[in-house]
Amino acid sequence: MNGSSKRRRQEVDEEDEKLKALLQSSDDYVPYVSLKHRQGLSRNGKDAGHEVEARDQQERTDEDTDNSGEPVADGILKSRLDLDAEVTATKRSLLEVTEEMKKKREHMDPTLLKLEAQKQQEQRILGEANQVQTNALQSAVERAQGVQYSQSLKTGWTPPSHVRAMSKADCAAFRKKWHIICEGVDLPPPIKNFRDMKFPAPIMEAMARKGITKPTPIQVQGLPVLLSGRDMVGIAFTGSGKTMTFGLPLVMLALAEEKKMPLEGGEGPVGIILCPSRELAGQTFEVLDYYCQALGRGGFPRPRALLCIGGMDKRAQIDAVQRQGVHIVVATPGRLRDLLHLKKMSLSLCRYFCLDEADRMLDLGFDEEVAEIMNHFKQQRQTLLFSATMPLKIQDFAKETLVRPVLVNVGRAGAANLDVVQEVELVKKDAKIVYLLQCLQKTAPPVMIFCERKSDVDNIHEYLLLKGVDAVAIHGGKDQAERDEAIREFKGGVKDVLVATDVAAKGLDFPNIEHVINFDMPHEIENYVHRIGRTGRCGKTGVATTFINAEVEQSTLLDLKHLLIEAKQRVPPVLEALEDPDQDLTGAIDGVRGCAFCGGLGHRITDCPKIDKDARRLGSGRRDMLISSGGYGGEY
Ligand SMILES: Nc1ncnc2c1ncn2[C@@H]1O[C@H](COP(=O)(O)OP(=O)(O)OP(=O)(O)O)[C@@H](O)[C@H]1O
Repeated sequence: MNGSSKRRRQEVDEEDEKLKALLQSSDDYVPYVSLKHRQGLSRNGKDAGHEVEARDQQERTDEDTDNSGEPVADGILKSRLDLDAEVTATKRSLLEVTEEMKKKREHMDPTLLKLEAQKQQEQRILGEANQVQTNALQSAVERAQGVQYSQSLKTGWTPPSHVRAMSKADCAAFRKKWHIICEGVDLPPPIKNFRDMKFPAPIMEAMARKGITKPTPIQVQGLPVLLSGRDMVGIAFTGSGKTMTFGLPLVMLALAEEKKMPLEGGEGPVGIILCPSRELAGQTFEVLDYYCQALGRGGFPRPRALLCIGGMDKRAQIDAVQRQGVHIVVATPGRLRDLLHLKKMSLSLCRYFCLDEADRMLDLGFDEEVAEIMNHFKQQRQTLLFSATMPLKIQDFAKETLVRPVLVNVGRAGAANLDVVQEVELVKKDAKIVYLLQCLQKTAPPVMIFCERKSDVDNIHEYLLLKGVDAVAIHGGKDQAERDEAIREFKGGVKDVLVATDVAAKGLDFPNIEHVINFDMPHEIENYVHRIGRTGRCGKTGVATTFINAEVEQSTLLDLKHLLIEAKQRVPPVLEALEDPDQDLTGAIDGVRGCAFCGGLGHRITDCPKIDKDARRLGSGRRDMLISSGGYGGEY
């Protein structure tokens, strides 16, 4: 356990002791009521009221901090404040009120008291964390003018009449059958086939050519929501078809705009998709461009899509906009922000804004870049957040910021894909590289190997080449041409093994990966979920092997253990034997399982290592943190 986790644990224990002491001592304890306070109560006048408030304020400040300057148990603080409030409200003596409260507490189970204290502490931490959360999804003008949109955007799309005729109960039953959780007001109905979603024939044919004939659950509900113009938070496991869910409605919007009034040079985009890595942006661009081309070939106006990422020729990107205008921009935040600053692109027509891997995009480091992009919006837009992992703090933030948002959730946010067999092996640090060769024999290629450090990627790559393995490698330190070539060769089946940092963990869709090897366990469990999600995609199965040893932090191992249990995977003895300090708190408290901040199931927010890390980063200044996180203006 790290230093601040210990401190929090100590706080919870101290809190319990103080609570017990308070309950035990109140038999013979007659609380002191100051003369001023009594006069204040008896006079009941305005000035006296102020005095009481001032005294309360002083007590609150005193009680808020213990000797270490740290906040103490909110539970105790609350009970004292409640006490004062009760005395003031009911005009009963302090002794009477204390007696009554004591009686109530005596009947409470100690576990419940602990849970109550935990709940209050969690709410406080989450509240503080949310204050640091950015205003990344509003423009500065909207914030300054207090602009609040109350209506969703209109698109002109409606479901066919037999779908509209479905009752709310029919829709609910349907969602239940498909394991779709859907929250929000006026929920659009789920639609079980692409035909009823009214996609034009060339798009249907293009999908069929890729073997896409029936929508996946996130598409069944997500596509009608987005085609209706609604803001949405989309959560579904890795490889479940999220790209088409947010991509196709944008192609349809682009088509509608082009039909209404063709774009001219310098105009557009009408929609943006932001991605955390250049490789993911490239892949998403290819998917959208494929459907745009299909429309063109099928006799429809062809929407124009542009890939806008760092490491590519900026001039060519500017020319594409200036020449004919572009409908769709798929971008990493750094390059898009540059073009907007240079006034080479404008968001005055843009009304569709999607963050893919949204939790990552709203994380420290990216959030400021996203916020800068938002400042260029001139009008309301449809906002979409998509990811397989979406901690509660982001969901809460989205609910507050988006306009009449619909949350579509398939499986628990942050759950591992059940089509992946997860194997965890204890491998000593020095034995890892040799064992890696053996591990590669587990399945046929293609195989992906993930490491935290770029230097490890380089070392493993070199070692595998020496051993005659056809391997390529990517990380943020390689130039774009090398990165592109590695991806092309691996995707095309020319190379058997790709060694990578987390730059390749999120969203990349390589066909038929058989095996993912985690040479080390990532610090954040979300990254583990994304890494192993490169296999077992869209109904296929795969294997993931993860090396662990004494170097891995206990809270990360506990998260892993609970993730394995949830996915009904074998838990190795070394994880089984782990002492679980939060065992009695790992169930849901107020409906929240695990950590509300990072989504890990093995700890509560009170022990979250990511909060500590973020706090340290904020302490050292956001700019420093951005620079040390690797350049590229925020992208990997
Ligand atoms: N309805 C469908 N039927 C069959 N295959 C599909 C369908 N929808 C998408 N696919 C395919 O499934 C694969 C995974 O889709 P996609 O990359 O969109 O997953 P994802 O949910 O975005 O995953 P990740 O969380 O890793 O980003 C792609 O190859 C895609 O073409």
